Amino acid sequence: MEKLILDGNRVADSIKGNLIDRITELSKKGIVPCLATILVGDNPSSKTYVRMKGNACKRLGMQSIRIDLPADITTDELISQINKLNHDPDVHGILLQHPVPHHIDERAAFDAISIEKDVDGVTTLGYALNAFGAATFPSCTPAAIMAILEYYNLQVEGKHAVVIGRSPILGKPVSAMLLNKNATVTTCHSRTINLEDIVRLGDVVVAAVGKPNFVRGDWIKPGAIVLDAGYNEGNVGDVDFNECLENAYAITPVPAGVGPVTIATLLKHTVDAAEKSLLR
Ligand SMILES: Nc1nc(=O)c2c([nH]1)NC[C@@H]1CN(c3ccc(C(=O)N[C@@H](CCC(=O)O)C(=O)O)cc3)C=[N+]21
Repeated sequence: MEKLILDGNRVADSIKGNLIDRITELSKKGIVPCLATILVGDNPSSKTYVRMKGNACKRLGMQSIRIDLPADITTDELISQINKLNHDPDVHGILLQHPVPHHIDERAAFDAISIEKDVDGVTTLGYALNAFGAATFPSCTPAAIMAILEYYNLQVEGKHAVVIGRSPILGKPVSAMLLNKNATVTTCHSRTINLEDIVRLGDVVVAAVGKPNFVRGDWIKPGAIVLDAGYNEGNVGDVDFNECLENAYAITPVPAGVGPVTIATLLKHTVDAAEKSLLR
């Protein structure tokens, strides 16, 4: 059987291509979709990701506001910044870059983002609505994974999907989204006993652990679909691509897999939010 290397840039281009006319229509009504990104501290890779998000906005003729806050800011100060953006009518989406420094209550900060502007799908309410299959903004990386499956017409219904990782903006929501598409879902994590043997049962494998090249070739069931949501230092995924390519039917590379689709999804959600703001 022919192998499929899932091209994230192609999927991202198709998502972004659909946005151009919508952005033009909005501009006729005097609206420029605007994403505000908040970075706390100066983690170099976080800086890179935030810059990429801002640049992606610019390229499509969208607005972006970047807010850089010192690493020693308090949770309350961060929340008051978020509240300002909540009340700014020119801001349609708010992204607080994860992770924030340890002394900050990240959950409280995420939950300060108003649901209308939660284009990154990080709030407790957004997570819950998404888990119930409601029309809300899901977190961008899980949505990107689903968009790749859809673009390539890869069905998950009835299949066993094994998700490695249970983080609130990746493993948990993608597990719920796969379940909503009628997959049979197993969510593995750091306490899972015999993780490799469980991955071997996966018709679909989603890696979201944050450990470089963690998933090995002999863990992959022949014919499986492998999605690598890892973003480790040096642009290395969670999946050993060359090894896993052997058994996989379809697989995302890193870079140029899930990453660019995540950013395209964020832009799409911001345009969606700008359109919805007109209806209020
Ligand atoms: N609140 C929040 N939301 C996020 O969505 C979020 C976050 N925090 N924290 C960090 C992770 C990481 N992340 C990436 C997005 C795109 C690429 C990406 O496009 N990478 C390129 C390569 C990057 C490069 O060229 O340097 C690629 O895979 O082809 C990577 C990583 C979003 N994240």
